[in-house]
Amino acid sequence: MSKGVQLDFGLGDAELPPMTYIPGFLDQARQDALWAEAGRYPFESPSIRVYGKWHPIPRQQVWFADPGCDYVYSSLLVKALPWPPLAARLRAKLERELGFVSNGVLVNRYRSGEDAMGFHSDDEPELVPGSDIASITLGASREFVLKDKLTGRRLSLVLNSGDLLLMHHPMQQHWQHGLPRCKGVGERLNFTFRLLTPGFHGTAIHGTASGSAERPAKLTGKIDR
Ligand SMILES: O=C(O)CCC(=O)C(=O)O
Ligand SMILES: [Fe+2]
Repeated sequence: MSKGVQLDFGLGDAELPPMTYIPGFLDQARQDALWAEAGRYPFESPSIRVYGKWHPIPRQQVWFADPGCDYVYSSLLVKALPWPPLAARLRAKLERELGFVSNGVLVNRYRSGEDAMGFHSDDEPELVPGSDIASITLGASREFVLKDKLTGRRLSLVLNSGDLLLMHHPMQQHWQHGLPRCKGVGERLNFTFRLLTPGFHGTAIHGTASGSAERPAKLTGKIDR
């Protein structure tokens, strides 16, 4: 089983976000195979409304999950698509080796350093309360920045290809995270495995009805990620 690496930000344990960092969790062969599979994923850049104007999100994404695990993310209702084989194998590896249980994975594709993700917490109501999130990176190395919600203090670490970062409960309550723009870097993929309450948004039907639909108006316009 892989071991976590102690992150040293020069802070006491009590001040650190609850995370486990496992560099090199995926070997090169697994990274290459997953990268090739992701070349066939139906990525989309849905538009979200920010202060009344529509903008495509500055990256691409796709959501694979068990039936009934639709997800409202970045103010969009994203239907669960069936798991591709290697993404499913990675989910099983997380469960087998770390006891980490999930029923969906959000894959983000950052085409270049111009693509990014704004500060946010992954605290949507359909996530099972108290559950953790497992993040796996492929491709370009990028800075992952954490911001303490109370003090605004920032910490950052570089996530490299093959790395695993477990974000433990209650990290999302106290910290935001984001991926700033970064000039001159190549493509990066990030897989975040999550545990949702099945049926939270009604019954999902797998099939051609994939992609995104706008979520109810009261939640649009506040989210810049
Ligand atoms: O790309 C990353 O490393 C972060 C992704 C993320 O925060 C998310 O999908 O919620
Ligand atoms: Fe996130």
